Order: sequence, then C-alpha cells, then structure tokens
Amino acid sequence: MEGQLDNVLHYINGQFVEGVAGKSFANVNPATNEVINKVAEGFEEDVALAVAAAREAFDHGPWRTMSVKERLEYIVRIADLIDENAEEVSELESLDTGLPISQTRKQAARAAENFRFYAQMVNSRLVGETYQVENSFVNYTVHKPLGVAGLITPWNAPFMLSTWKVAPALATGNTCVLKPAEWSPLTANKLAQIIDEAGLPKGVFNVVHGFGETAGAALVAHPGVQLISFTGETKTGSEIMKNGANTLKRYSMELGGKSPAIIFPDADLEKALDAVVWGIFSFNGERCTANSRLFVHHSIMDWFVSALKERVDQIVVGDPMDPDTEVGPLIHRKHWQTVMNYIQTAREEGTEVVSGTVPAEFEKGNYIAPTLLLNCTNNMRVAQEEIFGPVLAVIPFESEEEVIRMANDVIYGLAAYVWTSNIKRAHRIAQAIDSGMVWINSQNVRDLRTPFGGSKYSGIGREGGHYSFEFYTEPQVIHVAIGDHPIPRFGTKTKKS
Ligand SMILES: NC(=O)c1ccc[n+]([C@@H]2O[C@H](COP(=O)([O-])OP(=O)(O)OC[C@H]3O[C@@H](n4cnc5c(N)ncnc54)[C@H](O)[C@@H]3O)[C@@H](O)[C@H]2O)c1
Ligand SMILES: O=C/C=C/C=C(\O)C(=O)O
Repeated sequence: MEGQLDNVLHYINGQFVEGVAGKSFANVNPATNEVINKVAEGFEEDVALAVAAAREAFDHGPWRTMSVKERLEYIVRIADLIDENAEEVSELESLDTGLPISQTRKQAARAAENFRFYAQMVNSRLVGETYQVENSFVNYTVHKPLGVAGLITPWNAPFMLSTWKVAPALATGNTCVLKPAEWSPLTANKLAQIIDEAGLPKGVFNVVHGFGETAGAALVAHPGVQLISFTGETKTGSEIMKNGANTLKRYSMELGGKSPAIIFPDADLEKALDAVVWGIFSFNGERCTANSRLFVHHSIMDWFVSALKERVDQIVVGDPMDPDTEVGPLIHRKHWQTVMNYIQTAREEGTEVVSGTVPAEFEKGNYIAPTLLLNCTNNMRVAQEEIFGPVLAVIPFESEEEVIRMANDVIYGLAAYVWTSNIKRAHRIAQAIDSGMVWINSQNVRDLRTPFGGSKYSGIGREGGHYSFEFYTEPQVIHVAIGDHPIPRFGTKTKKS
C-alpha cells in the first residue's frame, strides 16, 4: 500500500489536484477510529471543473469518436490493471470500510470482471433495430452516449459498486464524474490511479471527493450533467431527484432494502441456515440485499433459532485484515450509533436480543457483535426500517398466505429469498413478492447479465446487462426514404378569395 495512504486528491482532467478551496477532511479507520489520511474536500467549484473537463472530453476529445474496438481496449486494460492491483485494492477497501479482507478480495475480482463484461456486452449486445416500412422506408436505431454521467456511490462495497456504474458509462462512450462516499474514498482514488495508468484521454474519468450535501448536490444540480446514477439511501435518492428536477436529469436509483428470507419446513434447512447467516452477516450486515427479515415457519422455529444462536456465537469478529475474520467493524462511529440505537429499540419493542461477542481488544473500533432479534413481529420498527448492520429480525409464520402478506408489508422491494423443496410453492411465492429480485433456494448469487435493482422505495431502474445500456445511451431513430412515397403538398392550391 506504499504511497496509497498519502493525502487523497481529486482527479480532474487527468491530474490529481487539491480542491479550489484548499480544504480537506479526515478519513478514519473504522477498526481503530484513528485517522488514516486527509482527503481533498470538493465543493461546487471543483465539481464545475470536473464537469467542464468531462464535457470537453465528450464534445471534443477522441473518446466518443475513436473506434469502438479502441475504446474497449482501454476498458479491458482497466480490468487487467485492477487484477494486477487486486491485493492492494482489497487491502485499501478493508482498511477504509472495515469489510473483511476475504470478502474485499472477492469484490476486487468482481470489479475487474465488470469492466470485462461491459467491454464484451458493447460488442455483442449494443445493437440497434431495423424496420422495413413497406417499400418506402428503412428505419433504424443507433444508441448514442448521453454525455457527462454523474455517478454517486455509497460506502458499503464502494469499489465493486462504483465499477457497476463506471464500466458501462465509459464502455458506451460517455465521460463521467464520480463522487464517492466520504467515508470510503481510498479505492475511488485507486481507481483514478488505475484509469490514469490505463492512459484514458484526459477528462474522460474524473473523481471529486467530498460530502453529499455539497459536492454530491453540486453534481446533481449541474446543468452539464445528463444523468445521475445513484446508489445509497432511499431518502438521499428522493432528495437527489428533487434537486435535479430543474436540470431534467435521467436517474438510476439503487436504494435501500429490508429483504425477507422465508423458510418452509420442507427446505434443505442446513443450506438455508448457511445462506441466511451469510446473507445478513457478510459485508458486516451493510449489504443492500441482506436478508434482514427472517420468516421461519413456526414448526421449525425451535430448531432454526437454536442453530442460529450457535452460529452467531461462533462467528469470528475481528480485524478486517485477518483472513479468518468474518465480521469486521461498521463503517463509522455515527453509523455504529444508529445500529446500536436500533438494538435498544428492539429491546423496547419487546424482542429477545441475542448477540455473539466482540473480543475486548477491539473495543476502540466500531464493532457490533452479530445479533439476533427473536420473537419479532413484522410491524415493529426493527422489522420495517433498514438497520444496515449485523442484526437479524426473526419472525414466525403459519401459512403461505400470511408470509406473503408480511413479506410485502414493508416500503422496500429490493430482494427476497425463498426456501422450500415444493417447486410450485417456490415459484408462486417468488412471483407474489413485490421485489426486484428473488432467489429460490439460494443466497444472493449474481449474474451480471440479469437486471439488478428494486421496486417500491428500493429504487428506480435496473443495472446490469443490456439494462445498463438503456440507461447510459440515448436511442436515436433514423428514418430513411428508399422509395417514391407520397408527400402531402401544401401551398399548391388556388386560394379562395
Ligand atoms: N440497491 C442497491 O443497489 C444498493 C447497493 C448498496 C447500498 N445501497 C443502500 O445505500 C445505503 C448505504 O449507503 P450510504 O449510507 O453511503 O448512502 P447515502 O445515501 O448516505 O450516501 C450515498 C452517496 O450519496 C451522497 N449524498 C448524500 N447526500 C447527497 C445529496 N443531497 N446530494 C447528492 N449526493 C448525496 C453521499 O455523499 C454518498 O456518496 C443503504 O440504504 C443501502 O441499502 C443500495
Ligand atoms: O449493497 C449492495 C450490494 C449489492 C450487491 C450484492 O449484494 C452482490 O451482488 O453481491
């Protein structure tokens, strides 16, 4: 990580630069709450410079006009460089976010794959349509990049999630300005270094660090930005849509979740247990698609709860840099406090709180032991609101009808997980649940060709596969007259006097 812990600068027009105001903010290690380094703090002026650079690169640079082959070679070079730097990326991510290194290693590999995937997709799937209209016309469509993409990303899996946006935005010929989350700037800085090394034309990719209310809001309000791809909290998404209304932006919104896992007695219970434990406690519980509500059929509740208690007790909580660690510290003291408050709320709401342990040596960090909230009801706050920590609300159910009703009785609709060996029931329930994604007899396993995203308050639009192309490109239809079609003749009549 040599050199990576120097102060972090913006990356604008191919240069690493201080902010115009010369201000910076402290970046803190969640495992110790010690300062790692300082980060340039961006404001409207910095965003204006980054957007101007991206605009110039889009309007006059070679990015849009070079051959697709050449552009995609740059994209693949980024993927190769991520792979070459994968260990450093993972270490930076774990240091910055508290995510266990065994998990950030997988995310770094996925990030490289995202660039490769979109390079392939542009070649094979960014296709137009052609319509023959009688013998008079051929109509065809082309997909053009929109211009400057504003990309605003969260801290919970920052590197991988930012590449879900950067890769398709660039591969389709847009230029972009990335505003990473203020609590996790290190890997966005590393991505800028990688893209710099890949030799992309200056201004094609820019990063402005800073806070949401200032740097993020300036990007949203900027008239030179055509689209905002946002991943983060639902209330931030709504604020962004309000603030961007005057400059009529296109939005992709990947927002919060409170996803149910539903376990029937006929399921492979050992597998379901593995999936549920992983689904809530991986990423330290800070996963948008976490199964944070667990619905267990009453007939297997005793077995399931005692198995969960055993697991929670054995989960290895510790140093994110240790490959054996399964749960690390939460991102920030403020977020730690929010999650702690929810655990207190759970007690006040009458649930039984059962927690694992955090070794005493880690008390300076933002650690929270894996926690079960037993005997919840679906109407409790802890079952309705996104906690975004290692906290699982366990709710009993009696019938299929009841569990579908409860699963849907929430503002979110991101993911759901159904566990049963009854194939008809599995599909029936999957289709009855209002969510963007459902997994049957599986944890969250992704294939990038499929649409990722949520319904209800979990989002608008989808990322992944050709869905990303629909967002990052503008279809243009070109009507070509090929025959001798009639044209109405105006102005050829004799006027009545
Ligand atoms: N659906 C998904 O794909 C998905 C994926 C990951 C995370 N999430 C959600 O993200 C949340 C956690 O991330 P977070 O706490 O970083 O979210 P957040 O909404 O606090 O911040 C996300 C980003 O938005 C910026 N921001 C904040 N206010 C802004 C404003 N007014 N204008 C412009 N930008 C602004 C922040 O600086 C940050 O870069 C959770 O709710 C989680 O469910 C969703
Ligand atoms: O927090 C959001 C993370 C979304 C992605 C996944 O859960 C995944 O694809 O593994």
